[in-house]
Amino acid sequence: RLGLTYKKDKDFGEWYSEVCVAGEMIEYYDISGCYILRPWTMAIWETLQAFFDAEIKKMNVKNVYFPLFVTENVLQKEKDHIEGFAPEVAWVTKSGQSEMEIPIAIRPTSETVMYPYYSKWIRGHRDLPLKLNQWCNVVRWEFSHPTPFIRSREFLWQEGHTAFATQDEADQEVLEILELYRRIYEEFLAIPVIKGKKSELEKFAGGFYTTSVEAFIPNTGRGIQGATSHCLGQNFAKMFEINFENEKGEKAMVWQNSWAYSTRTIGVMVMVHGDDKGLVLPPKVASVQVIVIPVPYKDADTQAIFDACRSTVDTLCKAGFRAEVDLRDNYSPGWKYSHWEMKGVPLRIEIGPKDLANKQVRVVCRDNGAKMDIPMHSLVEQVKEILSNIQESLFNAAKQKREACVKVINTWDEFIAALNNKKLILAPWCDEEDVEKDVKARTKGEHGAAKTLCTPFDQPRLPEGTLCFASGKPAKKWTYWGRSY
Ligand SMILES: O=C1CCCN[C@@H]1CCCn1cnc2ccccc2c1=O
Repeated sequence: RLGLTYKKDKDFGEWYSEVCVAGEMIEYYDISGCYILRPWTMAIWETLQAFFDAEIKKMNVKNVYFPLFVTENVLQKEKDHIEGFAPEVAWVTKSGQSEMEIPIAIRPTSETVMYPYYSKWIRGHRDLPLKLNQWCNVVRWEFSHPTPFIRSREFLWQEGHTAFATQDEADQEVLEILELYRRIYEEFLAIPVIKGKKSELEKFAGGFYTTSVEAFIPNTGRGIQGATSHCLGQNFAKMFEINFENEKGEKAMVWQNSWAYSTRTIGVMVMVHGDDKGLVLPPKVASVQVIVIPVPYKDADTQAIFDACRSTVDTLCKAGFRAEVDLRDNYSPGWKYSHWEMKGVPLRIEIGPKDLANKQVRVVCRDNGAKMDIPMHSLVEQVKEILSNIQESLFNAAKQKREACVKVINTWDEFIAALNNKKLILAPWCDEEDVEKDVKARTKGEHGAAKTLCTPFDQPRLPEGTLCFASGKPAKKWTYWGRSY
């Protein structure tokens, strides 16, 4: 069948997994929580990777590759790093028929894999800063219901691990990387995100502080962590004895950061932009930006139409666009329209006998369905303009939708009402961890508890005397709260 069975606004969960499969992004695999990433996905991943890799190379970050496997004693090295995560660690216990003496873990993240070697490689201040990154997969054997891209037992990511002589250098890099994550979401995926700091309860337990970019899914009213950039302080330096002799000849511990984004980015894109006709790809990441479809007519000159389609694709490719032609003779134009709409191709060009005669093409935009006739002689400039407008309007539409979901509240009752209305809640908070835990406890339920998402760097004015919505104590900051993935 061609269309989707499920509607986005009616059965979001079913719609999401159907559109990921029908759009040929993934294929389900016979192990729960594992998915096959098909070319339509990998092309997007590679576009984001190309951008981020080039940017971190400008920051003198070097790519490496560390082993997938971690020994138990090394993994257990840091209690509060692993505590809470331990159930998610996957272990190799056998090879062939024989049990292994010591089981070996598959990396869920690579701090414990890498840092013993940071300790070995970093001796003096001239060895700093050490800035390494790896593009790899990680495994976390989660049990909460798996969701393609969003929550999978194996996923692709990059993990950056840097070491500095001073806290200032680390603090600065944390924000530089966070800005790259904002760009990935806002400039490539056309998704608005909020930059902020995680609470003590939500941060990476092994670290010093965590910053993140937070996205929001209006259909479910859930926040989603888009990417994280942690300052680890000297915690791991202490654990793994990563010391150096500073310029005064004193022994000092390094200051470290670690930062990551993953294939989760692609799931957020599907959720935010997809509609009931299928995927909607932002032009910046679409592996096919323009699909050209011939509309032959019974007695019209089909060959001339096909030639016009081919030359249109050539012209667009030479101008730097990612354009393809669908000349398959076993599918009707109508079938092809639905197929490429399902795959979310931003722009369709139809060429029929009338278009040929008038030396024009019919252009159809995937995001809003707009149709235009464009003279062939100005095709390149107009396609450039249209694709740029699509990228911008996708972002603006998502931003408006997200803004409409934000609810500023001051009291507990307003908080609960907003939560039940699937809102992204901005509330004045006393910044006390017990209060945060209490909110979690009081909002426990079938849809999951409310939690802090981040304290935005961009703080609205906090009037003197404003009280915390949950504790009634003097509020210290505005914080985003909500249910989350
Ligand atoms: O986010 C990042 C950025 C990249 C490097 N790692 C940090 C922190 C990872 C936190 N984490 C997340 N899941 C885990 C699962 C099992 C064991 C350990 C962990 C674990 O340490």
